[in-house]
Amino acid sequence: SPTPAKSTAQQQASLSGKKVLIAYFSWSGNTKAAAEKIQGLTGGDIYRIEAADPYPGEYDATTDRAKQEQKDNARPAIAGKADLSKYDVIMVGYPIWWYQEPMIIDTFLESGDFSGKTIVPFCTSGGSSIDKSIEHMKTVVKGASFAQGFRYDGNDKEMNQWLNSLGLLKK
Ligand SMILES: Cc1cc2nc3c(=O)[nH]c(=O)nc-3n(C[C@H](O)[C@H](O)[C@H](O)COP(=O)(O)O)c2cc1C
Repeated sequence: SPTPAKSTAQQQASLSGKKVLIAYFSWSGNTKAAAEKIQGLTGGDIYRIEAADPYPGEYDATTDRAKQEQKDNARPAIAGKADLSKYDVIMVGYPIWWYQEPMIIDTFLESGDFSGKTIVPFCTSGGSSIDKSIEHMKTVVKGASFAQGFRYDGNDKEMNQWLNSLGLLKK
């Protein structure tokens, strides 16, 4: 007889006790705040992804650059490099830019060895969902599995429930 599919709960319980890195990019601070809350709740390590050529301070100039980078399928360089080797779970946080992840997130996903690791996406946005970004990131990163993603809109209770469902709340 066929093996029953694992329940969502069984799959998600597997992240409990794993070593967690929270890697995030943030232009105006919202995703930074979300990442810091997640750090407090999970006890993971935190790493800020920063552009080697920083984005402008002005909104219009930043949206123009972001749009062009997406059109070009660019991989903007990252300042520095994270050591992913000691982590099993990489939480990847970003603002939604033009309906998907900023291209620098794709640079990050191509800059290290994610094989055998679990990526847990989270975002902030003005209203756009996280779904399109996750579909796109799955085409970029090789050999990793993706856990349930989350869009943080200021609802701490939902954030708590999401982390709890993944087994990531610190004991
Ligand atoms: C370049 C750019 C593009 C954006 N595109 C979108 C978008 O497509 N959909 C959306 O809901 N919000 C969009 N926003 C709003 C941001 O996703 C939102 O303000 C987010 O919380 C910013 O996160 P941060 O403070 O970590 O940079 C955009 C903002 C910028 C600067």
